Amino acid sequence: MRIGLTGGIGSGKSTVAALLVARGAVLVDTDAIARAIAQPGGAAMPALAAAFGADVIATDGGLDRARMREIVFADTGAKRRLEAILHPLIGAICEQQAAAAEPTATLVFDVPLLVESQRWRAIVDRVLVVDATEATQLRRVMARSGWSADAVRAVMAQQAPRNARRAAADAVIFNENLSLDELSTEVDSLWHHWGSHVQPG
Ligand SMILES: CC(C)(COP(=O)(O)OP(=O)(O)OC[C@H]1O[C@@H](n2cnc3c(N)ncnc32)[C@H](O)[C@@H]1O)[C@@H](O)C(=O)NCCC(=O)NCCS
Ligand SMILES: Nc1ncnc2c1ncn2[C@@H]1O[C@H](COP(=O)(O)OP(=O)(O)OP(=O)(O)O)[C@@H](O)[C@H]1O
Repeated sequence: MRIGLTGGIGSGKSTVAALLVARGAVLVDTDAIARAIAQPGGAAMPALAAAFGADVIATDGGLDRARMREIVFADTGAKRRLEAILHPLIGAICEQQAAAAEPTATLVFDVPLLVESQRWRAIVDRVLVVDATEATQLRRVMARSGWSADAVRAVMAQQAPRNARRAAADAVIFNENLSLDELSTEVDSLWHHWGSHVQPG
């Protein structure tokens, strides 16, 4: 089974992904792939340098992520140019990672933009949305990443609204006022519910 895991920034996708992996799922993490291809020598670096210039290249030759974030979340055209470079590369690596997994594995694709992209909806069997209020998203990302409130808001403004994401969901985990233990219990019940429908390959 292929689960598409999505949610707004700071909703708790990575935390839920880790809980699913602890139960035996195989994770394909698009944020991690995006980071890997924009490291020094990464597959995306020549195209990023050509499209955005030296301004976005860090001293080690990798992508200056904070600079790129400032640029793309203030300019929709720049965001589209970045995505046009990264998404085909990310998609190809996702396919390689999925093909390398055991045929019977439950694959979890952690995709922040799943609802925004027609392509992803067709690739997964189920959509799992991790939801949280905007206030909680803001608080978590500021605490986790040290970003300003404006920086988090700029990203949230470019993502699908919560109701659009929930409307696309086969299941929603409302990760609000939940301890990590309670979140783990939610993931358990979903894992058993969906697991009982999995056909052995
Ligand atoms: C803009 C970049 C350089 C900022 O890097 P930074 O390390 O500061 O943030 P990070 O990658 O950890 O992303 C944090 C969160 O921002 C959100 N986000 C990232 N890219 C996008 C995007 N294109 N549109 C909307 N939200 C996004 C996601 O919720 C993500 O989890 C980076 O996010 C990036 O390369 N984005 C483009 C790739 C992409 O679209 N990734 C989404 C997976 S398909
Ligand atoms: N139920 C919870 N209780 C306490 N902290 C939580 C809970 N869920 C998530 N967090 C914390 O909130 C922060 C954001 O969670 P996480 O990184 O899983 O979100 P994300 O959706 O993957 O974010 P991003 O879109 O930025 O990748 C992390 O520091 C995480 O440990």
